[in-house]
Amino acid sequence: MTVHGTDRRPPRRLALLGAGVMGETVLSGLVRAGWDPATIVATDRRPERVAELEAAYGITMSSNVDAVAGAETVLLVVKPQDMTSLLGEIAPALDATTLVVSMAAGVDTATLEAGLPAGQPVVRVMPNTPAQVDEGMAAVAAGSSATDDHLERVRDILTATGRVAVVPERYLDAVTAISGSGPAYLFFVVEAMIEAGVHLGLPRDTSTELVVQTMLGSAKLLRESGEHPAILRERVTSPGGTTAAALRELEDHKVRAAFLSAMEAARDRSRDLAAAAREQRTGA
Ligand SMILES: NC(=O)C1=CN([C@@H]2O[C@H](COP(=O)(O)OP(=O)(O)OC[C@H]3O[C@@H](n4cnc5c(N)ncnc54)[C@H](O)[C@@H]3O)[C@@H](O)[C@H]2O)C=CC1
Ligand SMILES: O=C(O)[C@@H]1CCC=N1
Repeated sequence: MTVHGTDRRPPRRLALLGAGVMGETVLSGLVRAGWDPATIVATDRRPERVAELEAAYGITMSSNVDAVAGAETVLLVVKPQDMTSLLGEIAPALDATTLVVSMAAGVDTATLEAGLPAGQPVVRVMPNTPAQVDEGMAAVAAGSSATDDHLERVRDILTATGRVAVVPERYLDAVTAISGSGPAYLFFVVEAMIEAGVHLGLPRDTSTELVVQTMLGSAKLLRESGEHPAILRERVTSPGGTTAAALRELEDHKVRAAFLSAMEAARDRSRDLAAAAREQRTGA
């Protein structure tokens, strides 16, 4: 650990505000990746959550204002609806050089910057929950005052738990619809297939094992082969066989179109959340 002069604060001091599902996902990933818990401070407005996380990770829990004072990086992991008031609370306590990173769906960097002192570096991130098993997919976009070094710092935090893509901010509503919400669609498909297996007479645990391993194996095959999914699907689909019979039903039920509509709805909801945050900010 490098200690500069009389400053005995450990390096990489990170304040994580909002330690719910996604906040704990990031926190646990950093601890797994070897970050010193002494360099991380977290907050949550639910006292029972504070006690749980202190016990689980050995990190220090604090108030929002105390946590951000002197922090190198502040991660905001509250719901979009809670963002405006949180920004108002922490803005006076931030150092000018502190990097503020938001993981909230929708809320754009212009809105974040408007709630913070002029020139505060801001980065917006859309992560996902497979980061809990170090298979996360996160996309990041820089605000107007963030530098390549700031993006590198965020990448360093996120690569602890998976892959990171730097994207133009205009893509982030679509990213939210695809990879941010994506795990939920896949769990939904898994759930439906397990129930179908039970309907066909399989014991539930057998059906679950078949479906989960099939999902995992198919994802691995896609990644490792680099083949287009249509090619891999064709290889499973024997002429006049069982797969063709099943896929015909999925097409008849317009499952492909339903996926398109679902993701348009998620993208639109992300835009609505952005508009609501802008309105909260301007008091409209
Ligand atoms: N859950 C997910 O899969 C993903 C969530 N996100 C984003 O992450 C953010 C958090 O989502 P979740 O973790 O799912 O929600 P959550 O409800 O589990 O966690 C939010 C936490 O923030 C705390 N909180 C609220 N206001 C606070 C304040 N002023 N100070 C301190 N703590 C406060 C709440 O007590 C709660 O524990 C959201 O903005 C969401 O859009 C992004 C990608 C994926
Ligand atoms: O459902 C949500 O709004 C959040 C953002 C992406 C995943 N969960």
